Amino acid sequence: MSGVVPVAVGCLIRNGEVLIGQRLARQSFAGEWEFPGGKLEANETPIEALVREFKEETGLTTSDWQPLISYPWTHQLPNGSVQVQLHVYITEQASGQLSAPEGHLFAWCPLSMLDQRHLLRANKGIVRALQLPSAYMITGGFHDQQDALSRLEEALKQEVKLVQLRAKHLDKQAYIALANEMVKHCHGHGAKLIVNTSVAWFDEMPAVDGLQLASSELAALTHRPIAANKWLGVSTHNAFELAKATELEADFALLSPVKATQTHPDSTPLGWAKFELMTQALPIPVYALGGLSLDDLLQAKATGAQGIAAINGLWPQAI
Ligand SMILES: Nc1nc2c([nH]c(=O)n2[C@@H]2O[C@H](COP(=O)(O)OP(=O)(O)OP(=O)(O)O)[C@@H](O)[C@H]2O)c(=O)[nH]1
Repeated sequence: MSGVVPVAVGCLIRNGEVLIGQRLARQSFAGEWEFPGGKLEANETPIEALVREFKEETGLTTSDWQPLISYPWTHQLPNGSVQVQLHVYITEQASGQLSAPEGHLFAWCPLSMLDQRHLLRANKGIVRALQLPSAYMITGGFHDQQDALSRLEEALKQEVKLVQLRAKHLDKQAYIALANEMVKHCHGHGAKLIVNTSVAWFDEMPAVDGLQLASSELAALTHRPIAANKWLGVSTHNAFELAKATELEADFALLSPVKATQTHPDSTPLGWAKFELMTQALPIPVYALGGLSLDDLLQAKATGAQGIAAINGLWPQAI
């Protein structure tokens, strides 16, 4: 087959769990798990295809589908390769009784357990897009450890669910001590802590949830530097670094600066059009960063971003 095959993929959420189905014996990748959906028929939009596929595969009538992520993927099959464009949507709206007219096995899977299921490899970007929140807070200025923890608590009370500890002025001992305290607060609120440090320090903070890799560290790496059960975020500023993030099997990327920002006054802002162009073919979620706040969230999502990342826009200024 030649050309790119457009595919609609649907994530139906119910009580924090997503519906997954097992691929049939007659299909490629038989036995692996996926989200219901399928190839678009002639003249169908992705949403029309989803409504039809859900009815056919699950018996459910679905509505209110919202875009989650979209990316190309090349599947290697015994008789050659197939390139698909995955148009992924999410909804909580379904009526009717779950059934299996085509013989699929279905399961409701908590989002945090998706990594334990044998899902199609192509679906890792979908899984991360489901698990990651729409706001990623990066720590800004603080006076001492107690002040940092007070500001963090304030942010966690405002429902921040993903935190990056960025504290370039701290030495190794002080940084690790703060990270070890912060992670307890984050976990107490159901949030995750990502550390912005060198790879060398990462192993000394076993409780933290992931590593944010600086763009300056990318050139030296040829493979993913941390275990698969931790999240790897990669900071990028151009197409080359974004491609490197994919090569390193990052879980998500940051692309900056989208707007002018006080923290990096000499950088030229990309703007939303360029952000969209640079990220649309990436198989991982990308946060927009640089001069942004929650007021920019709708614009970010409309541009295909996972959401916004921010220091000034999210880190509490004074307690
Ligand atoms: N339904 C669905 N398809 C997916 C997902 N992820 C993903 O890469 N795909 C790919 O998108 C295509 C969907 O095609 P389909 O469901 O209409 O047909 P199929 O799997 O029987 O086709 P195939 O066996 O020829 O691959 C397949 O190539 C499938 O591997 C997913 O989560 N759900």
